[in-house]
Amino acid sequence: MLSLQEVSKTYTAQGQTFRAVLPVSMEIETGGIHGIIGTSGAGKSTLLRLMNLLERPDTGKVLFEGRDLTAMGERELREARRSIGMIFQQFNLVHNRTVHGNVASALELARTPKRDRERRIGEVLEFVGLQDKAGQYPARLSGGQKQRVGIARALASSPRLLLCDEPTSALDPQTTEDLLNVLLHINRTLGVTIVVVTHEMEVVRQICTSVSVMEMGEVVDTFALPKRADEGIRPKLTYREQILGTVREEETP
Ligand SMILES: Nc1ncnc2c1ncn2[C@@H]1O[C@H](COP(=O)(O)OP(=O)(O)OP(=O)(O)O)[C@@H](O)[C@H]1O
Repeated sequence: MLSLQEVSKTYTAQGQTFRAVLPVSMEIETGGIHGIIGTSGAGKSTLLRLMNLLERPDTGKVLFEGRDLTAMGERELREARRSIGMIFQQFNLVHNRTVHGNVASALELARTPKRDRERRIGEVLEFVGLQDKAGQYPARLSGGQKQRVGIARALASSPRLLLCDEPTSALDPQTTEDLLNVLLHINRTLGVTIVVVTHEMEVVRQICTSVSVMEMGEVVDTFALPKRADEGIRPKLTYREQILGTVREEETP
């Protein structure tokens, strides 16, 4: 689905150059949830942003469904990007537009015909369970609800790939659990391939089918995760179950 071929990125700031991503090659297979984990500054977010050319690589190629994004002109790239959604740690919502307006803005950017927009906005807001919040402004929403708006916006143009940059880092454990269930639901019911950048091991354990480990700009390990016994959507855990579950895990040598 997505193939990175020797992509690299160097930043220059105040006369200093910094190699954020050394040449990395990676294949993201269709249908899975691929995690990218590593410590702060390892280059995870940069690598993710190279995947949809939010950041242009200095070297290498990015192939999406066999087409070279790095060789495309602006118009062709905009077209291709409709199939690649993205969500962010700080949600990146438009504050002076309502929930409805935020999703609408994605459809405007994607140049979706006006006649199709309302139906699509209704569908995605229902999917993330926010149909009753359509008229609210982001400031009135909780963190979890804001991220759901981010997801609704990313899903609006029916992407086949969803890139997630630390999607749960700004959320409490219970809301994180809810959000991970939403991502699982997107993967399983809509068949959307997901790439998720995180520094949380638990996120990888709970939803990923494969993972790459990054250190100092390099991918140092990539492996598949065994299929979970509970293939369905995870049951919502109570605070008691989460706390006792964690304690037990830590006590086991
Ligand atoms: N626009 C930029 N200009 C200059 N340096 C940058 C820029 N973006 C990232 N960097 C640097 O590149 C390195 C990798 O950053 P990146 O955000 O990709 O790491 P990360 O693994 O996602 O870390 P974190 O988990 O803290 O977000 C860091 O040292 C960072 O300071």
